[in-house]
Amino acid sequence: METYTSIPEELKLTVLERIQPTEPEREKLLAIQKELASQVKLAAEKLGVPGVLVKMVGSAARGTWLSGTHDIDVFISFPEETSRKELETLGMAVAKEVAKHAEHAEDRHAEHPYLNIIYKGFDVDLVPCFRVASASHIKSAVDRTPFHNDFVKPRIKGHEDEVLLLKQFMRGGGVYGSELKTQGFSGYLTELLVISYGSFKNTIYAACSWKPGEKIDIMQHGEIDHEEPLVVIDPTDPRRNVAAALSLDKFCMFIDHCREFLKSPELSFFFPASLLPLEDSEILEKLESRKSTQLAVVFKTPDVVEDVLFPQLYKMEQAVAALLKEYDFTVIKTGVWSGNTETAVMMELISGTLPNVKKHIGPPVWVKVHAEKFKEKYQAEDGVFGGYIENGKYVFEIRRKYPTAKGLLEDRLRSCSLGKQVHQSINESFEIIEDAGICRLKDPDFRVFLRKWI
Ligand SMILES: Nc1ccn([C@@H]2O[C@H](COP(=O)(O)OP(=O)(O)OP(=O)(O)O)[C@@H](O)[C@H]2O)c(=O)n1
Ligand SMILES: [Mg+2]
Repeated sequence: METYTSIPEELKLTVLERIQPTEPEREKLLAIQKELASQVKLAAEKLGVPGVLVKMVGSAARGTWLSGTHDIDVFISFPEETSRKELETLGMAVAKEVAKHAEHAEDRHAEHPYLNIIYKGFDVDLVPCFRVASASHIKSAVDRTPFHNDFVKPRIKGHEDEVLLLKQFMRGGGVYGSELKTQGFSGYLTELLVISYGSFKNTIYAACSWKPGEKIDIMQHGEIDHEEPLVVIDPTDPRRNVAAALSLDKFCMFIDHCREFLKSPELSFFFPASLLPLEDSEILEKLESRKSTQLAVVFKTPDVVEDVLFPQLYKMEQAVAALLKEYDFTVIKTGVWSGNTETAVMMELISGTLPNVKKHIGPPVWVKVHAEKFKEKYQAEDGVFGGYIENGKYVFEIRRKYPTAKGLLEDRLRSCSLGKQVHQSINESFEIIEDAGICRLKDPDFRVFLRKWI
């Protein structure tokens, strides 16, 4: 058994002081939730929509929100027999009626449409859903959420602080958030970990020994096949893995964060010092010392939500790496950064240039027909440097088509398999910048990204 330092009570208190919602904050949030609930009821009455019930869900309804975050999830539920079409039209009509009292409203789309509004400074999701009998009978993915609430709320009562600590600790480790950009831990998952292990501390201790394939099945629903690194069977729906969105790297980053924290439990694991943007001179110095090649494909940020954009960027990252590899470039790593106006897919290569000569190995000389054809073809080719026999095979030193990675990308990037909006943006225009050229990107957020990159 490995021994770890214990977590000082004082440290937990210091963290909690900063993340626990204050009493006035709680009262305000509660008041706004009540107000929204009556707005929904009034709207339904006004529009003559029967059978509508309102339910507050998410961390705001469970007392597990981090102080300062202002989001409220309002579920507007309709009887199960409502048709999907009706749910969408009536649900959105009710939501839009409520939005008349809001500062701002925006249509959003998950599996079906919902409305995001800013109401008295709070970020509110108004989500229409079906009122089904159980979470295993859902008609739409969001129908589970009210069941999550019913499961978590009574079990987390009195342990809310443990959830707050864990959420903040995950934030500090860069692993909190189940959006496709982060692929980390969701709020609900954090709550289930605390319910399962009993506390923040126990979760940290347990995670130090996690391995991919770790299973947590609070209600003992029994074995169900899931491939993901962490499998947390949803207590309200045995078919679902609550940790399905968690990537292997975020799973491992969390394990690492826990182990390091227990070696020296400090505040910085919850609140890491913010990284300063790199200055031009620092960039140049680092590039000089690395002696690799930096390439950035820069293009206009497509106007889509992050959950649509990031999967496309991750796909592009893969496609670009495969293309470079196919043409003999050695990729050290790839990454993506996206800002409000510009997006960059980054690559670090061992070298961005290759010699003009490329060794092309043909068939063994004794495979007569193939060998003769091969020889004829390459002998006649323009720019061939020479030919010889090596290990019984014809070898020709031919001219490399793309001696620079930049040239390769300029020529071939558009024909890579890319997601729709990224492809559109790339087709409009893109730029490839190299090495010191990345100093052209001034966005402070990019400069912070660079600090980890180089
Ligand atoms: N990938 C997701 C996202 C959300 N939900 C459900 O929708 C609720 C609200 O989602 P969200 O606001 O993202 O999470 P919170 O639990 O409220 O956590 P946070 O404190 O980060 O807002 C969650 O509690 C959960 O029941 C879910 O099941 N799966
Ligand atoms: Mg929330």
